[in-house]
Order: sequence, then C-alpha cells, then structure tokens
Amino acid sequence: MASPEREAVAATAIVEDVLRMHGEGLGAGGGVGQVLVMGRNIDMAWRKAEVAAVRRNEAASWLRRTVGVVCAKNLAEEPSEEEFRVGLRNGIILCNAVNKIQPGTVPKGGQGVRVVDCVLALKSFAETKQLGKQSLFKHGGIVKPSMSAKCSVRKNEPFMKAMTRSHSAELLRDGVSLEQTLGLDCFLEPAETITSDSIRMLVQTILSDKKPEEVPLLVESLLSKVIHEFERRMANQNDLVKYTVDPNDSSSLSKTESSDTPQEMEATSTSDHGKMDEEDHESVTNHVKTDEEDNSSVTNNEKMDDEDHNSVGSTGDVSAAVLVNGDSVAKDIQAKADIHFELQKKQIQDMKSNLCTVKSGIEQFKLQYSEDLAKLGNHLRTISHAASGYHKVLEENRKLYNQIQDLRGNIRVYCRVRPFLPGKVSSSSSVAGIEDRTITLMTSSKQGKDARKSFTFNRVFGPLATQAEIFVDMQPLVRSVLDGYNICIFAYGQTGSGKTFTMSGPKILTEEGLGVNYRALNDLFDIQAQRRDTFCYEISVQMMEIYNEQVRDLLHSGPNKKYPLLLN
Ligand SMILES: Nc1ncnc2c1ncn2[C@@H]1O[C@H](COP(=O)(O)OP(=O)(O)OP(=O)(O)O)[C@@H](O)[C@H]1O
Repeated sequence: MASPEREAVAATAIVEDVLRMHGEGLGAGGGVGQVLVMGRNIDMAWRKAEVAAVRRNEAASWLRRTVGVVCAKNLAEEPSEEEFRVGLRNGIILCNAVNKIQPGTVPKGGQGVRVVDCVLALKSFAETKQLGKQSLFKHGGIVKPSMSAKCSVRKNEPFMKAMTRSHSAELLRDGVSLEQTLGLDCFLEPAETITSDSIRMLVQTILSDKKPEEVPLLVESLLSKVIHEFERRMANQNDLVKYTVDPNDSSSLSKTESSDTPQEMEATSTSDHGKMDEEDHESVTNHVKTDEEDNSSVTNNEKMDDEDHNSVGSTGDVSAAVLVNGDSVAKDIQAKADIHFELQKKQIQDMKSNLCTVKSGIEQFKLQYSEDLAKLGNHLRTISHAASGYHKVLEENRKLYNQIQDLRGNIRVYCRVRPFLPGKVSSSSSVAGIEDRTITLMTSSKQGKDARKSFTFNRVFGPLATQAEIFVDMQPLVRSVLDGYNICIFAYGQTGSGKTFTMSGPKILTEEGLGVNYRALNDLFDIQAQRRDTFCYEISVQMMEIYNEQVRDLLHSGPNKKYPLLLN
C-alpha cells in the first residue's frame, strides 16, 4: 500500500494537473497541503458512504416492515440516498411508522406538515417514555460521534458548506446531526470492503441537490480526477493484499483479517468516536457557526488540516483519524506481509531440511546401488564362467559327434531301388532280394552260382522307401557342414534309375516328395535360426548340371550359361 507521503505526492500531481487545465496554478506548498486533505477526505467520505448505505438499507427495511409494503411502495428496499430522501419526504411513511408504534400519535390529515408532525410525535413519545434522546435515537445516529459531521463538512468543502449551511443550525437544534442529514458517517471500514461505487454515490449525493453553477468546474474536475486516482490505487492495493496473503494459509488469513471485520472496525471506530464525542460535537457547532463567517472556507480548512496533521489523536480531528486509519491499514498489510514472510521462511527451512533428507537418501541409495552392482558383477562372472564351460562342453560334443560320423564312414554309399514305372511288368525284376545292407541281383543269362550276385552298401533302400527315410541317413552329414566339415552328396546311376527323383523330387512337388537337396537346405536354415544368438552363418547355393561333358549353371537367370569341364 502506498504511504501517505506517496499518496500526497500522487494527489498533488492530480490537483496540479487539474489546476493546470483550468489555468489556476497553486503554490507548491499550499497545493500539497490541500491535496493531502482532499485525499483523506475522499477516503473517509467513501467509507462514510459505505456505512451510510448499510444503515440506510436497514432503516428502509425496518420502515417497510413496520408500515407494510403498500404504504411503503415509494421506498425501495435498498434505496439510494436520493430515493430514501424522496421516499420519506412527504412524511407519510414516517407518520405511519410512528402510529404503528404508538397508534394515534400522529393525527391524520394535512400534507405539508407530516414530517414536522412526525418529529414532534417522536419528541412527545420520547418524553412520555422518559427516555433520553440518545437511547431513543440509538440507531438514528444523533449521538454518533459528531466528528462525523465535522468530517463531512470539511471533507466536502467548499460545496459542502453551501449544502450544510442552510440546514445545519436548524437540524442541530432538533438534535439531528449533519451526518444524518447527509446520510454520511465517519465509520472507518476495512480496505477490502471499499468500492468505488461508494465514492460515486457520495459525489452524486452531494452534487444532486446543487445547481450547476454552485459546483465550480474546477472542483468537479478535481473530484473526477481524485476518484479516478483513488480507484486505481484501490485496485493496486487489493492486488497487493491478494498477493501478500497466502491463500493456502486460511488460518493466518482469517487471523490477520479478523480485526478488519466491519463489526470490529465499527467497535474500534465507535470507541474512538466515544473519546472524541464531546470535542467533535463542539467542533461541528463551531464549524457551523463559522460557516457564515468563512465563505472562503478553503483557507480555513487548510489551516485546520495543518493542525490536524500535527495533532492526530489529541484533537479528535477527523482527517488525522483518516490518516491514522491509513496507517492502520498499512500496518495491517505490513503485518500480513510479515506473516507471509515468516511462513515463507519456515517453508524454506522445511525445504532445506527435506533437501538434507533427500540428500542422505540419495547417498544411501548410491551405496546400495554400488553394492547391488558389485553383486551383479559377481553373478555375471559366474554366469560367464558357466557359459564358457558350456561352450567347452558344446565343442566337445561337436567333436564327438563328428568322430561318430567318421566312424560311420567318411564315404558312405547307399543303394536305392526305384519301383516299376506304371505300365512295366514287375515279374521282369532282376532283384532277387534286399536286406538291410545287401542287395542280391539275378542274371537270367547265367546259370548256377554265377546267376546270383550280392552287393553290400552302407544301406539298401527298396522300392517302398520314402524320401524322408532316405534323408534320415544324410542328415548327420548336413549338420557337420555347420561345424566346418566339407561334405558331398551325389547320386549315380543309369538313365531313368531315379537320381533326380532322389535328389530333388518328382516333377510335381509335394512336401512328402521333397528330395535330399530341399531337405538339406531346410535343415541348414533351421539350425542357423536355432544358433543365431551364438553363431552367424552365411549360406549360398549354386546349382550346376554336368551333361554331355558340359557344365550348366541352372540358377542363372539369363540364357543357359555353359562352363567348360576342366579336369585337373
Ligand atoms: N523312388 C521312386 N518312386 C517312384 N517313382 C520314381 C522313383 N524313382 C524314380 N521314379 C520315376 O522314374 C522316372 C525316372 O526317374 P528320374 O528321372 O529321376 O531318373 P534319372 O536317373 O534322373 O534319369 P536321367 O539320368 O535320364 O536324368 C521318373 O518318372 C520318376 O518319377
């Protein structure tokens, strides 16, 4: 919140601006004093208007309830100052209210004297009840600190004087304060409840009864500027308060704001008012007295303002009270800022302690991590050792496997007898008998022992042997290829004996009909896939045909490519 000095400087700038516009410059020193008073007065006036509105609404509500809605149709539930005044002006509502309380107090009939009748009735009623003015007008504000009246008069100078001049003396005689007349009060409210509407309402109220010529252009413009500046400052202040008070700390918020409640403010204000009641009342009277003498009250007010500024709390001066209130609000904000600062300090300390905890946690975690890492390394070494042992065992197995293949023979010769082709007579077969490893052939042209001859092979396959049975004996050799052994499988025999059938398969290929070539390649690809995590194999295929002493590349895509057959 801006300090009073800063407010004064800002307000000075406004006034000087206005005066410059109107070609009426003020002296630097005088300007500052005047603006300071004006700023305080606006602040106070705005507070008064706020409280006055609440009180007015309460009064209107009570009147409406007392006289009934029909009778109170001209009085809104929350009337403006003007509406309130107009609504009660003819006195009908007031008279009805008095009669409701004490039937027959106000005689019916008559138009122009109802307000007077009502007042007189109240007077009579009060005297009858033998109650003092103060208790009777408990809510009427008569015995409210007359400081308010003083405040109102001084605040709205110079046009305020004109307004109060014609009424004040009479009203004071009747026990009605100036503040009641104007609907103003000097209760101080917390900054949070301040609204710019109150100021507008106040200004409108003050100016509503005035003729245009009574309101100097200078004052009008000055007020407009001051209101604008005030609104801007209030917006800044509200932002600052929002920022200062931690919204998450409801306890501190409620705690710091508790003293700002309207009730407590009113209580405080009332207490202060009580202290100054007598002085204020006297001050109002004096002020009214001096009204006639001091038409140019600005000078007088400046003097008083200087005095007020120097004697806050000792003379009961309203401007000083406003200044004190400004300081109080500033102190409140400062207190909130201090609380907020302390909270943040505590939070930082908490965060520091949390940081220490996290740091120690991280250190512990690091230690644990390195221990786990060491354990993992040991496990890995064990596994690696086992793996190397496994590889050794694997290598040994491979060697043993290939040794078995060697023992079975590096060169193996198999005999396969194809079945008779369709249309051929099976009785003409020369095969006399087939055993596991022996085949016996019979030659019809020879007699005796010479007619039968037996041949021994690694194995003999009869006409019913399938392609799969043929490959079972070749498969171990194919696997030796992947262990680095060179192998060769070929078919030999006369034309039409079934070499192509055995190595490749029939013309129309089926899965069962696949020959040794296809099955060997499939086996190689399967083993390659099985060992892909351990070994990387490169497989390439060539397919050559040797026919009529010509070598042909069967996989060449172009025209038949022939190679010469070279014999070393
Ligand atoms: N085990 C078998 N089962 C059924 N049919 C067979 C068998 N072996 C060969 N044949 C058939 O015999 C015929 C001749 O076989 P294949 O062509 O394989 O002989 P080949 O030895 O390759 O002849 P060439 O040397 O003239 O090329 C084919 O029709 C083939 O389908």
